[in-house]
Amino acid sequence: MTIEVRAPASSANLGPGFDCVGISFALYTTVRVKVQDALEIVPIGPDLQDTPRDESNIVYQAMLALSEAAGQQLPPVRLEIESGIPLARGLGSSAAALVAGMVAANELLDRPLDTQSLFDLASRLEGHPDNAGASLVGGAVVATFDGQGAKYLQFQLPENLRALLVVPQYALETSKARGILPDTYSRTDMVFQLSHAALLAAGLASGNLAVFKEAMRDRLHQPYRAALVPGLLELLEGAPEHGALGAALSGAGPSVLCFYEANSDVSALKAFLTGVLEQHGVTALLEELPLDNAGVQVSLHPEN
Ligand SMILES: Nc1ncnc2c1ncn2[C@@H]1O[C@H](COP(=O)(O)OP(=O)(O)O)[C@@H](O)[C@H]1O
Ligand SMILES: N[C@@H](CCOP(=O)(O)O)C(=O)O
Repeated sequence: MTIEVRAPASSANLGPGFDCVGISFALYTTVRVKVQDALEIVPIGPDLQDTPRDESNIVYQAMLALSEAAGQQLPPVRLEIESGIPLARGLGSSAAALVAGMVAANELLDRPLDTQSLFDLASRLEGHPDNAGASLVGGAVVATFDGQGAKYLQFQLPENLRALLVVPQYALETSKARGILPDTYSRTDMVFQLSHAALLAAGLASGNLAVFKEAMRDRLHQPYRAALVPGLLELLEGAPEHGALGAALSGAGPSVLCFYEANSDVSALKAFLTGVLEQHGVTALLEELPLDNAGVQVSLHPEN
């Protein structure tokens, strides 16, 4: 029997929802787990060739964390890992890897953890609930997290919402992009942040796309991370003037997320984004990525 688990990519923050708002995308990390006599970890494809083939692999670490939380022993397994999510681009590859590992172990051990416990564990492993939560339950997630447990609401993304992602060729580790943030903020900036995050959550939940341009503005991380992402502020300011509903750094970057309305013409937006990237000497892919409303998926293959 092989257990196959597919966890989607995610975009965290959406501007002001730092560490608390995330959505998921139809790009996937897939893991396949089969019990055998000794542990074997098999990363597949060029993107994963530098990832560990021993117990330190984060997918396996997530499996161990799940078995520990469940109070059960994990049997030795063959673990295959494939990632369609580019690493360290702000698209939640690490969250998807953790979620896939955790859910595969949960399945192997006959589902000792329910969805809330999986959400809590994913948030602890990733350190924040935004992209781990979106990868687990799909759609849009708004969450609080106290370091142990999360309170969250999941809802389906508005039907007429579409996403265009700017995915640069260069990588940016999340730890580096978190290290650049200040420790304190002014009350003025906090009021700005709270009001925009609240408007963003209300806009997502109600499907009112008209507020996104204003609601996706942020003062907590994007102005600081701009030092690590050439052209970021120009992209964010200019995208809504060229047809985007709103734009934000995707997670910790360097990808940029632009929302647009279904059936709208994005050629002017693409031309604008390409022009800014060229000015800054950045090579990037522009990808219209379908949104994912389902979250992690498990399939069982008894014949294998
Ligand atoms: N499928 C995977 N298997 C093993 N390690 C992975 C996998 N996906 C991500 N990682 C690890 O996570 C790192 C990227 O995480 P991070 O810096 O948080 O960026 P992001 O999650 O935005 O892609 C990679 O450099 C790699 O060490
Ligand atoms: N809220 C986190 C999200 C990191 O997402 P990632 O996809 O870049 O790992 C942050 O902004 O640091």
